[in-house]
Amino acid sequence: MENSRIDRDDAQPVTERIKVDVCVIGAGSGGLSVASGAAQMGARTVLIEGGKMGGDCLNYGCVPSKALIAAANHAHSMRSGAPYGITPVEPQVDYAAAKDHVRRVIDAIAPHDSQERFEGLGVRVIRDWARFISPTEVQAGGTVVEARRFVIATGSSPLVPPIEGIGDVSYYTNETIFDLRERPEHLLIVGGGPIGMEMAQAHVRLGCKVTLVESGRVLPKDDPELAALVAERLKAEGVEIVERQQVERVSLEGDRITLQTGDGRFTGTHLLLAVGRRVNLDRLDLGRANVAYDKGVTVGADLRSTTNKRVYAVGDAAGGLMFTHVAGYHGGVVVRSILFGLPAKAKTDHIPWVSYTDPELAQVGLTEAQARERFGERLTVARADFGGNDRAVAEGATTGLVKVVIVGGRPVGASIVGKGAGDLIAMWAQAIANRQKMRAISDTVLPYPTMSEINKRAAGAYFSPKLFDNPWVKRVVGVVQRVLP
Ligand SMILES: Cc1cc2nc3c(=O)[nH]c(=O)nc-3n(C[C@H](O)[C@H](O)[C@H](O)COP(=O)(O)OP(=O)(O)OC[C@H]3O[C@@H](n4cnc5c(N)ncnc54)[C@H](O)[C@@H]3O)c2cc1C
Ligand SMILES: NC(=O)c1ccc[n+]([C@@H]2O[C@H](COP(=O)([O-])OP(=O)(O)OC[C@H]3O[C@@H](n4cnc5c(N)ncnc54)[C@H](O)[C@@H]3O)[C@@H](O)[C@H]2O)c1
Repeated sequence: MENSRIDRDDAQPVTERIKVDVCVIGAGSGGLSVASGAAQMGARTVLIEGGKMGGDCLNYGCVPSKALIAAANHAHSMRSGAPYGITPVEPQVDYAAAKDHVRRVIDAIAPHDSQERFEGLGVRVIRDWARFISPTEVQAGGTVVEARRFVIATGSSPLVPPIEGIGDVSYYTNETIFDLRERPEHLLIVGGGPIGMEMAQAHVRLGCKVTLVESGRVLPKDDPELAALVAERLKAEGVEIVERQQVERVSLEGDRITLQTGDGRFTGTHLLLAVGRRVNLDRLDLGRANVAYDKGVTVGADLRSTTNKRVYAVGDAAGGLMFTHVAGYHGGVVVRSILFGLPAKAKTDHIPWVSYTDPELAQVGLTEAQARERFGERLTVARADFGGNDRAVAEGATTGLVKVVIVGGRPVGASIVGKGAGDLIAMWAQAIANRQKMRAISDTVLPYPTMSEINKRAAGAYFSPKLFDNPWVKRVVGVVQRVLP
């Protein structure tokens, strides 16, 4: 398999040999975290990047997608003012200008990830593709880097599934959709994960017809009850969502693209593939370094290769959760281990994620189903509806739910759907990361009227039956009231 946006270059003659403490391969979220931490703490650090500085998040992922979503949300708010007494208007969407906004956002953030900034931090940056030539050496262009430790931070690329006919149609992925400047009349999306769902809503709000085909259920990694609310909203806005149908064939008829599933045919003008990722390992010649890999580099909880202890993997390349904040978290774990020789392990049970649809969908820790499987009867579920929150009522944002799963008085997972879910999940992420009890949430005084009070209401829902339905509490209160003056 080869990376889709680049061609392998042939081995070049060696013109330079250098020896460093840390060699980081890949300047995306994970690699940049390691390189900046290592260099600023005094390690001789080399950072090798074959593509664009900043990796997927900045150039083809989080940043452009959130910028496009922001443009789409403006269009949506112009159409949806009626309940607030604001006359709805159909916005004139200039799709190319929305893409200019996306470009400006990338350009504004790019200096933070730039070669110049990292060189300023003391990192030697090499702009070429890296491959191992031995267990202790990497070559990039004409430079051979010998390092005490290597960090593979090469990220992932869009998976192009072997669907019949896919080679005969032109399709977009996250690497190309943000450069498309003509507004698709009818966008077909294969895949209902976060990329598919975020892009579906953004495009319908920008005035495109959108059909999304998903082989299972949409947002399959999230709580189904909450994911269903997101799907409902997208459908209400006009996205045609087709679930439990696998795309088996793609064909081109004139300028129309047709997706064929077992049960139907769906025709549109443009096609976006959003069916998952594959890790970028092909260029690395891992066999030469004795580094085992499968879906990612095979690592232990310490993010160290199980077969070559000089080598670590972070971010998407480690083959687990694929998020920018996970890549950054991995970076911190690896820096501790490499620079201070401290035992450091990456955990996953406190990692949050958010799909930036409207309503947003956020998760940290276990979903209800996962918690039930693990803890059975020991599990308590506490819920709070957005409809019971005064601020949500004022904002007209009453569609939403906080669901917390609790074991032994501590939250082990929280799922939130609704306006601002991505920010609301922070309280639960903090509680779970620090093994706090539900009291930590219920005892916190929060400003009125804020959406964050919904979290407190969920904590209240956990304690209420214990207080109000408990005959002992009633008895104690009765006795105290009789004896108090
Ligand atoms: C459309 C989209 C939206 C997303 N939105 C979000 C979001 O909102 N929030 C979130 O947390 N996550 C989001 N993600 C996921 C996030 O982008 C990734 O998890 C994150 O970028 C992973 O960082 P990384 O450092 O592991 O890899 P990357 O950012 O992919 O960086 C890897 C770098 O390594 C380079 N490279 C590869 N091979 C070599 C080699 N042999 N030699 C030299 N360089 C090499 C690549 O060119 C690349 O620059 C999104 C992803 C996509 C696709
Ligand atoms: N907001 C965020 O944090 C965010 C946003 C976008 C992406 N990401 C990251 O990027 C990763 C990749 O996103 P993604 O949405 O491409 O992948 P995904 O793996 O999360 O979802 C892909 C979906 O495509 C479906 N699918 C696969 N083959 C199919 C076929 N032939 N026909 C129909 N459906 C098919 C799968 O069932 C799955 O639901 C995410 O898992 C996440 O880690 C994060």
